[in-house]
Amino acid sequence: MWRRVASLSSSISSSFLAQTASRLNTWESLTTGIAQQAKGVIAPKEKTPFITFVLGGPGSGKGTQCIKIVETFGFAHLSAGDLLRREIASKSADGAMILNTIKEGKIVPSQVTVKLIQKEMELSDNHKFLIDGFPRTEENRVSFEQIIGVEPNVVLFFDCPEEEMVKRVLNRNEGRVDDNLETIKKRLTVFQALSLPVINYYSEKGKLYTIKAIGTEDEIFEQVRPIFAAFEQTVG
Ligand SMILES: Nc1ncnc2c1ncn2[C@@H]1O[C@H](COP(=O)(O)OP(=O)(O)O)[C@@H](O)[C@H]1O
Ligand SMILES: Nc1ccn([C@H]2C[C@H](O)[C@@H](COP(=O)(O)OP(=O)(O)O)O2)c(=O)n1
Ligand SMILES: [Mg+2]
Repeated sequence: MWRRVASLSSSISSSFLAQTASRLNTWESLTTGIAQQAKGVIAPKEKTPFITFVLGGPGSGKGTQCIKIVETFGFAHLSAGDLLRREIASKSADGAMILNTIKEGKIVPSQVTVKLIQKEMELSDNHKFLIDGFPRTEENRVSFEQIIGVEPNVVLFFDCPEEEMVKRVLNRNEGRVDDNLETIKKRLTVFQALSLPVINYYSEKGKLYTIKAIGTEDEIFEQVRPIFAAFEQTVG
């Protein structure tokens, strides 16, 4: 668990420590672990984190394939959509705004989503993360880099024809407020306009793995498996 250490050096004033701790984000605590540990501010995790962003249009099969990756490769699955739906269900201060945004097929302000992801990462004992449905915009991407302070190791893109995505979403049957034709049409427009640039960004960085997301779930997973198998030795 990435947590701030309670016992702090008495030789350093508490206001200085409070300022320092607030400036340090979780990732810095990890990547500069030794330096921070010497200051006694933050406890680092033992292993270097491995981050996978899982991208694709609505209904492209991201969540379905994430379950298989978790089972086979032991990642922690953080679904941005699930975290936002949990906020709605918990009737938090942002709940109503999030609900309206999702119904409209729009994207929740990045600050809100990144904070939820950050909290989950801090609470996790795992060092391998699948971040599903994020980043969906350039603003999401930049906000993650600024707040968490790292870039992904791998970006998966589930490339699926629109017709198939619409069919799947309308058959999803999970009682979601956004699984209707009106919202899905808006979501597809948002995907084209705001999410494709993020996918192109990672393609140019050489981090993108494109999966042809048609066929059975098992057939699709056979395209996913070798990507993670190749990293298994180094990731642990
Ligand atoms: N390869 C597939 N073929 C047909 N249906 C699928 C396939 N993969 C997932 N589904 C179904 O399509 C719907 C959307 O899948 P989901 O994993 O929720 O996609 P996403 O998270 O990308 O929106 C779900 O009902 C799921 O069971
Ligand atoms: N990064 C994100 C992820 C999801 N959301 C909101 C807007 C999305 O339409 C909904 C649902 O996202 P989710 O990833 O669960 O959707 P799909 O699994 O792709 O159908 O949540 C967001 O605002 N920002
Ligand atoms: Mg999903």
